[in-house]
Amino acid sequence: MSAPAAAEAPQAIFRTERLTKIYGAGTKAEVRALDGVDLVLPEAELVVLLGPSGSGKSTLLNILGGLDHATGGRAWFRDMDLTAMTDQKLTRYRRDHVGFVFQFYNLVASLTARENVELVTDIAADPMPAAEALALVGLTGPLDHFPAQMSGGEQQRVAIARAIAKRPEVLLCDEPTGALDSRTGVEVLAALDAVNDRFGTTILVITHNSDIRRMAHRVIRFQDGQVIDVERNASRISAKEVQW
Ligand SMILES: Nc1ncnc2c1ncn2[C@@H]1O[C@H](COP(=O)(O)OP(=O)(O)OP(=O)(O)O)[C@@H](O)[C@H]1O
Repeated sequence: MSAPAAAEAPQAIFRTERLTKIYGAGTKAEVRALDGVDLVLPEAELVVLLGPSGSGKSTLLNILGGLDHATGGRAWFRDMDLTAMTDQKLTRYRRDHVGFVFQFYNLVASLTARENVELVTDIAADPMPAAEALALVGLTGPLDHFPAQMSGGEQQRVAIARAIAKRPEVLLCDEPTGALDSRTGVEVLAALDAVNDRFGTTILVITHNSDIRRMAHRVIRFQDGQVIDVERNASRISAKEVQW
């Protein structure tokens, strides 16, 4: 009997080998922000990264997103070795493949919701219309409102719409609900879930709300710059069931 077809196994979108980031190497102030991380992340999953403050979550996200360089080990996006890339190539990688969502939405205050998304759709190769990206995150009404006229949850959903409008393969989210109350936080999580479900976008979410782990396909726990546990959820809850 032949072996199961390899094509049926989900492809790894990210892979790391002994990935290391040391700040102040050789000095008294040396910090091992990442200390030999080995990971394989299949595509199309919603992945939650948990761990105490300072355990290395943002450092990993920044290296996978091409915002920062490792000091040792390797990291791949598909077959692209991120750790071997020049800054110029990393910029291109980010532009072509990655969307970012941060805790503070980083919207342009003088532009409307629609215009904030159009900033990206104007320069992307195959963007979705701004209104479509905004509808996907549940924003159909206030497209011509300015950030100051929107709730925190609405602003964060505009930031997600902006990140997904260029149809990235991965969406990297650092504390996307960190500044939100439970009601608006749920709306943001539902938007992320919808993007994962609709487009199969791989989504990595750093959070300090550990209940969000129950929404994830996969949960990665960090401590002291190391991955101490990777767990795949047998079943998942919806965004509105998350406890705050
Ligand atoms: N630019 C820097 N220079 C020196 N040390 C840094 C720098 N950036 C991060 N660190 C250190 O690296 C370690 C990992 O930081 P990182 O931000 O990745 O942790 P984290 O798990 O994301 O924390 P948090 O949950 O608080 O955001 C911490 O000890 C942090 O102080």
